[in-house]
Amino acid sequence: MKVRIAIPSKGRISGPSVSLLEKAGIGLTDNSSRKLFSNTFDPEISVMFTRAADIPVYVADGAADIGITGFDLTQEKNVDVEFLDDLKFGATRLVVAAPENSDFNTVDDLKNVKIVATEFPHLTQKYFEEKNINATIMPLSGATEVAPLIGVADVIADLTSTGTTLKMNHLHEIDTIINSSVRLIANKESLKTKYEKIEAIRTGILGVLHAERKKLIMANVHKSNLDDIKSAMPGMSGPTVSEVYGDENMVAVHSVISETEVFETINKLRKIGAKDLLVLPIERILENK
Ligand SMILES: Nc1ncnc2c1ncn2[C@@H]1O[C@H](COP(=O)(O)OP(=O)(O)OP(=O)(O)O)[C@@H](O)[C@H]1O
Ligand SMILES: O=P(O)(O)OC[C@H]1O[C@H](OP(=O)(O)OP(=O)(O)O)[C@H](O)[C@@H]1O
Ligand SMILES: [Mg+2]
Repeated sequence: MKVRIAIPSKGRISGPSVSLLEKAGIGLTDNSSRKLFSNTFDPEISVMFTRAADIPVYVADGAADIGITGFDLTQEKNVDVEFLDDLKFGATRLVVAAPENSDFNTVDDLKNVKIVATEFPHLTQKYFEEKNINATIMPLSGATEVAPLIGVADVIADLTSTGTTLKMNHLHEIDTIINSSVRLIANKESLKTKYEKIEAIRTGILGVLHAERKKLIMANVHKSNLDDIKSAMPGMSGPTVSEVYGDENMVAVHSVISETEVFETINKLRKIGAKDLLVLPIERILENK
């Protein structure tokens, strides 16, 4: 049964989405920038490239079975989809921001807002309605930061992550409307009819996320040092020990450790007399069922 995945065709979450699929073993056979569809290494999985903002709607309608897009966009479109996993990239916040030297400094000041410019009219309307503020929403399709500067809006509701864009445009943050990161979403019906295939894709993707910031460390050590080695090597379930052919006094050990522990572990292993040390990247870690 064929599964179609919708991924962003451009913008900052497009590249990471393609690379996540590739690392999960679902490499694209045709990734030229103008293509709307691509097959993958798996004949039962195809990819559809669309605007990130349209992915929630395509997945809700079943035009795609699953999709990779921002949580913010799923909430803006207010769609009925299944949220499978937080893919831990594209972390951002939709915030209300005002010019630095304006009368809008605190959440309380927002009651005087007349016009809000935003690419997120639905979420912004909801936010102001919940606060009983009768503001007019001005929908824009980009560069909202300019609206207060040219006098067409009092405040804006826009995405921020590092805060650089707000600062550059002399705007300051007043409140957060919603926190977002990139999610794997699924069509509710597809999740029932294509459950196994969708689960297999999830397993591949989660394997990549688990492997992030992890390294495989390998070394040869003298058998008499094995106890010390065990305590020096934090592993998923302790180090794996195997025979070294041609030298019965030596054993090979390997273990998965966090990137942050590599430096310390190598130093400890060297002190214990470990030889032929290797630190290797890991592509995927698949959980035991
Ligand atoms: N500054 C940011 N930091 C982290 N994630 C962000 C940031 N800006 C946007 N995102 C995430 O990426 C999604 C898509 O935004 P992006 O600006 O890349 O695409 P877009 O605006 O649809 O593209 P374009 O306007 O170029 O067609 C957002 O909805 C949000 O989830
Ligand atoms: O807090 P910062 O790290 O500065 O990020 C915020 C900016 O990122 C997004 O735009 P993007 O860079 O995706 O460009 P776009 O306006 O073309 O969509 C968003 O619309 C902000 O303008
Ligand atoms: Mg953008």
